[in-house]
Amino acid sequence: MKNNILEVNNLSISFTQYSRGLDTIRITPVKSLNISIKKGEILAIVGASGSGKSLLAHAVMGILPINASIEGEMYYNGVLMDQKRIEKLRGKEIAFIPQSVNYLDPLMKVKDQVQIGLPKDRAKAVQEQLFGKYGLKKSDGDLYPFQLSGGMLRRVLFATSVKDDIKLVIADEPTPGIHPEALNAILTQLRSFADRGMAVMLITHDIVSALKICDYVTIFKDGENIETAPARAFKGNGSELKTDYAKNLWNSLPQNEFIDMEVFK
Ligand SMILES: Nc1ncnc2c1ncn2[C@@H]1O[C@H](COP(=O)(O)OP(=O)(O)OP(=O)(O)O)[C@@H](O)[C@H]1O
Repeated sequence: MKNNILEVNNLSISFTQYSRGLDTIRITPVKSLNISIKKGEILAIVGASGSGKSLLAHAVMGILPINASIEGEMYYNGVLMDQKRIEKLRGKEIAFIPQSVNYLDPLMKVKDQVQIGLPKDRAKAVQEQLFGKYGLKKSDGDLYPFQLSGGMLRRVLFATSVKDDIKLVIADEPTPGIHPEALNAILTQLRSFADRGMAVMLITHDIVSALKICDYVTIFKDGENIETAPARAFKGNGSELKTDYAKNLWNSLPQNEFIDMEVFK
């Protein structure tokens, strides 16, 4: 518990569904999940589609649908989280970078999107970050989201989500199918969040990229986390890995991809 920004203990998520009008059925896609992330750490969460990665993120953000029920405990900075507390922290100390870039307002200029919710004196500084840290050109600020490329949109999404007071960043699949230059900008940005002391939960199918920046990897299978290992366990000879799933994953990795890793970490 000590030093953990986020700790999730025995989290289960169930949904009640109606079948053929009257019968109710209950499904539990997340079962007894346990994860923790410390200040300055990146935890990569990997696992097949449907293994419960996004549901975990949504539970931490308090944005599960109304037919969901949860069991277990989530602690933020050592204090138990309930819906009321989550809502206070959401967007202020806990940032969520969603999978889809469609959450940006298509009819608002990029430079205006990044300052939503900020006082005037802070807005300018945050705009400057977009053109500094995130590497967009000044002229890009006058564009609307639908005029930007996929990689640029991702960077705007980061800038709108992660403001200075954030302590926990949850990024849900932030690098799908983007150009290597934009990919590197996003990986570098995620690493710099951690280096500035934030805790980062990185949900991804791109384990090769995640291993360039993360500290730990946890593997989800059928709603459970079956193994958590330090990133180095996937980069060496694989002997530290315990489950067949992790060993198979290690086996599938192109080990020569990690040569440039020091660029990031
Ligand atoms: N509102 C809901 N009602 C019922 N089942 C749901 C609901 N939301 C998600 N699920 C189910 O929970 C399971 C886990 O979904 P989740 O989105 O967490 O998967 P994931 O690991 O993030 O997958 P992907 O990598 O494809 O994004 C899936 O089988 C999904 O169908």
